[in-house]
Amino acid sequence: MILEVKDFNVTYVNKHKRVYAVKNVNFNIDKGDSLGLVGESGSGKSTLAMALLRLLSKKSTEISGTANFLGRDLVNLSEEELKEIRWKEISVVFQKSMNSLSPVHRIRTQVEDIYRVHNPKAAKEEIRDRFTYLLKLVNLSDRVYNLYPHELSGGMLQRVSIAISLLNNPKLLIMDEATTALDVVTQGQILDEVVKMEKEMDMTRIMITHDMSVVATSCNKVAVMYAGEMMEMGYVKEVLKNPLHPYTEGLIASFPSLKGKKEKLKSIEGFLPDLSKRYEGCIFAPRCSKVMDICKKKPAEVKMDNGTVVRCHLYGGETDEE
Ligand SMILES: Nc1ncnc2c1ncn2[C@@H]1O[C@H](COP(=O)(O)OP(=O)(O)OP(=O)(O)O)[C@@H](O)[C@H]1O
Repeated sequence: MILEVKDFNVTYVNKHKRVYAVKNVNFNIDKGDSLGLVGESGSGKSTLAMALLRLLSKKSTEISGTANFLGRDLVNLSEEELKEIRWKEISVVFQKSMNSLSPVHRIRTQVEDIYRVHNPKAAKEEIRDRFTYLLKLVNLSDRVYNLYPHELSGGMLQRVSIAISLLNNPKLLIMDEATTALDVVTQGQILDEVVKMEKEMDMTRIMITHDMSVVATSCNKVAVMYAGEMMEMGYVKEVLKNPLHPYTEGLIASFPSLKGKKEKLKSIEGFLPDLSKRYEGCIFAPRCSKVMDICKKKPAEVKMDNGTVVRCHLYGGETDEE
């Protein structure tokens, strides 16, 4: 196991209110897994990833629980220890990562700086060779190495950011909508290459996305979040074929057919609840078409025979009152 997250909570705190953005989340990722993290906008996916990477401001967030990454609890690591881990062991690409490239330095200079954080004595040629390989992977010509960011398009820069995230062979790569803004062909190519490469390098990936087809084609596991809670997690081939939670079912139905058939999209009635309030019972109950009396009590996680873990009274299990 590479990452084991237990009882994980993230709360944004400001003068006027508290926002419970991630609540009691549990999940494990094995080495080599590619986990798609899905859920509608505002369900807490980015907050979860940012909190695991400790990129949220300490002043305005409270984090509790544990996140054991290869024997170290990410929640309690010092800044120094985190620096050791970032880029080299855990790397992240956001949708807007390209904006963090410096406009006044050539790509080459920035790549050299990042590479040398963990390999201070690396020669220029070694770095160039490694990066040229990565540029090819994201479908860019090696001439990009000597250019300035303003000489590239947004999509090209985002591909440079993805290549940079792979520079130090991270053990865990987190992609937060990293390919969303790219055209479908480029996105497909990059994901194919990343999948191939992670097999070679034994890399593990968490992929935050709105796009179920991305999960279907590039992940082996999927975790479904709703209003800060993990509703269902399991193998992609099980969950997409046989979703257990009514929310997962709704989410899958609201995507265009994965086979490309044009069907009218269904949407899930209702809205995400206000996360600054605490709720009793199942958080999805007010929108659920299968709601029952018992849903006034919080469902516990139920582990099914096919490996899926689901939080729903339809599958029995105890209640999990806080
Ligand atoms: N700095 C903040 N202060 C207070 N609340 C916040 C802050 N950032 C995010 N939130 C709230 O936390 C919740 C989870 O947001 P988050 O961005 O993690 O969701 P998401 O699932 O990643 O959404 P999206 O898919 O739109 O990126 C939302 O209700 C959001 O309004």
